[in-house]
Amino acid sequence: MPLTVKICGLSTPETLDAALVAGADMVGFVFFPPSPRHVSLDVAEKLGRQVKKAVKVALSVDADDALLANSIEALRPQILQLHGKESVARIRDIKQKFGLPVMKAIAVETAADLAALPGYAAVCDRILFDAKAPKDATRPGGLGAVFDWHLLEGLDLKLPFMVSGGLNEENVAEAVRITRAGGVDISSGVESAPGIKDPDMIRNFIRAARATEELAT
Ligand SMILES: O=C(O)c1ccccc1N[C@@H]1O[C@H](COP(=O)(O)O)[C@@H](O)[C@H]1O
Repeated sequence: MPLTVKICGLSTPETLDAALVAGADMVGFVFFPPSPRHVSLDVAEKLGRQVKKAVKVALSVDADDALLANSIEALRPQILQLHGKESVARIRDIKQKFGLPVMKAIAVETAADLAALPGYAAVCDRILFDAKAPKDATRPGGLGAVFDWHLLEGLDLKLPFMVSGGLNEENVAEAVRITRAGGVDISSGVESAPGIKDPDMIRNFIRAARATEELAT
């Protein structure tokens, strides 16, 4: 089965081009000022116009309506990635107001973190499982932290789901093998420093992810 490969936190035309040419299915743009990958509305608009076929993902963290509206107007994304503590009710509200599909990030550290899943699955279009950030972290994701993929083993989820958190070209096959995820999402693992994407690492990751495709559900 084809694997959905998402490269997140793109912020320059060159690295976006590397991801697109290498065949990324989704490209993510971060609208969260504390992140080293944050893009201004102006940059988002320019990068957004560069994307023809791939799905554009607007990532935000507990964003208010104004930030969502501005980022949507600038980027014209096909899907919203909500990476904060957005409640099920807030997601319903966002979907109704903005008319876009939602991928909700679920922060995973223990099995207890999956308890909220049925509520989110009822309203979201996709789920993204990411490692839970430490309490003192400046952002809830994009930290290169891995979670225990075995927690997702045997997961019976009717929605498409992706895995992220500390992925790289070396561990992506193992992550897909254990979780049977239909997609993978990466940011830090294709960077030479926080926020600095490396075109070679992007290409190598996409190649490694594609090599796992026969494992994906
Ligand atoms: O990339 C960021 O800076 C970011 C900021 C706030 C929330 C999420 C963020 N990124 C997402 O985090 C995961 C894991 O990234 P990594 O590969 O471990 O660095 C990924 O889904 C990114 O989309």
